[in-house]
Amino acid sequence: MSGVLASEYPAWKKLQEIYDTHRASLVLRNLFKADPLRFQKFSKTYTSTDGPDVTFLVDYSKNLITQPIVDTLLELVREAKVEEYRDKMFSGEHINTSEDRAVLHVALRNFDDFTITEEGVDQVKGVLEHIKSFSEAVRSGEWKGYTGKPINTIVNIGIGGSDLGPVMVTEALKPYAKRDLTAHFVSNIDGTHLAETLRLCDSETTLFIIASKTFTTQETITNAESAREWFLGHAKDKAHVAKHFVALSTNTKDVTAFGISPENMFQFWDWVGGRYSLWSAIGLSIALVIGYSNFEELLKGAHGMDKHFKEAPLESNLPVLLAILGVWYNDFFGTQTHVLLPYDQYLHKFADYFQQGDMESNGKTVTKNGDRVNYETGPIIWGASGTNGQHSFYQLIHQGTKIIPADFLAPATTHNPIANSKHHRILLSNFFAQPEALAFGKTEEEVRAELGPNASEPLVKSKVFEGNKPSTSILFPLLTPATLGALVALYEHKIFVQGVVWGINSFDQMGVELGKVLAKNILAQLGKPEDVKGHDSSTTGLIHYYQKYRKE
Ligand SMILES: O=P(O)(O)OC[C@H]1O[C@@H](O)[C@H](O)[C@@H](O)[C@@H]1O
Repeated sequence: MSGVLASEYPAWKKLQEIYDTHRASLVLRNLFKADPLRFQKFSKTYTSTDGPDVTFLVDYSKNLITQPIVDTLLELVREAKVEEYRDKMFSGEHINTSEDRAVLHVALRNFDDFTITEEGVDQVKGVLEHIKSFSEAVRSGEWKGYTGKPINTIVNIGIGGSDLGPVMVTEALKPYAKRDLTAHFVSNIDGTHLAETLRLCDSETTLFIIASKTFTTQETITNAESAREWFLGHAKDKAHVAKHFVALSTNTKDVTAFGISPENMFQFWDWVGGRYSLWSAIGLSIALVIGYSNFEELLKGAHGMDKHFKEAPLESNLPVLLAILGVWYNDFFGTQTHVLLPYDQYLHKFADYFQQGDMESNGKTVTKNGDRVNYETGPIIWGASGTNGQHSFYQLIHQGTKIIPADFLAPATTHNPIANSKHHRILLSNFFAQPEALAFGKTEEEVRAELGPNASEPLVKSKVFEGNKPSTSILFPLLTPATLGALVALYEHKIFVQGVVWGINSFDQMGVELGKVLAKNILAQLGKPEDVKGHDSSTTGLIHYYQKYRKE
């Protein structure tokens, strides 16, 4: 980094001036009235130039922007040297400075297109072949369990990036799934998660996939050990573990010590961040569920977006455009959160996935140089699939005191056109209506005209929608593996751009460490009240209360 805080860039200062002088005039009703071409100006169609056909429309016209604002935000992107940092990422420079690592999830879906030289990149193809042959053997029934039966259940044991990506993608691409292969995902250290899952498993036909980049994560290793104990309780002979346990990891030593042989280990590398790892060996459960060729389509769809991000001019670069909208709201309007609203039941884990993707990447307070920022960094990401949210939290988005920038996503057609697509038409009518209602609201005059002269003042006021709530809409033809790949890569690169603008390291996650260390210390003190030492009175009180009920 140049050592400059984002707030010191000339464009940042200009944006602050624009905000201070023009905030009041940023009224979507007026902006749309004044410019009949606003939609054409502030919407873009993405069409892949590489790999499988992917296309989608991004309409960002319902945002509180004008062309000069977009231009100034792009100036900020240039001043922050986003293009330079993007090229550094693609060339394998160690932009994860605190851990001295390259950031190369793009190399996992590259298929010999860009030249990337970093140790391990030349092994990507081999691991993909391993995923292909293994997933085909399991799916075809050629891979047999210890009693000679084929596998019909997989249990992915992992947490964070070793769980959320596979969960989100296998849910999103269910229409492509092998329906007679059941997939479970166990992440929580709470024994309930594993116990309830094992109740659904038959040891003879279950494959456990131990997914952990480090292979030291307490939750995953504990769950894996308990799963192995359960398995051996049935199978009796340790030799059978080889048929029922595989590992996805960078840590060969600990995988071997666990008892998984190297040929059942799927390798990846330290330049794959956990929250960017679904494209790596961590995607094995995805390949098992949807088949290798669909997994490859997912990767290729993402690669198409990588190409767009790498090559498209900033003015039409979609990750850059989404990123600057976020910076505009987060840093100048002071919005705290960003909501992801996919109108697609299959995407019901999309917001959960990007909670880690965004918040673990950009939830930082110091720049790469160690300076404390004097502006907001990553937003709080949340969301749920439509239309469910409409019947719970949308009230606050429409009429609450906060501005919550929203992304609406929807497929134009559905995999489930039941009742002659009636459901889908209703779903989409909501997808179109909500951003419209948010943007344009309902004025007092409109409410009065509707309620008539006898309506009470409080009733009139309660029915007014101030409107002017910003949103972006993304519409794609159908949720295919390649489209999903492109959408995920779109958001990944958006997060990257924002991290560069804010001058932070989006690729470490030091903030998760302290709690882990304290928990380890407390675990050793849980036995007796007199062992509880070195804590504040609150923590001590809580542990003492627990100890009254502790069993065994
Ligand atoms: O894959 P591993 O090494 O078990 O790590 C799982 C998760 O562990 C968490 O502690 C990290 O914050 C995540 O980034 C990571 O994805």
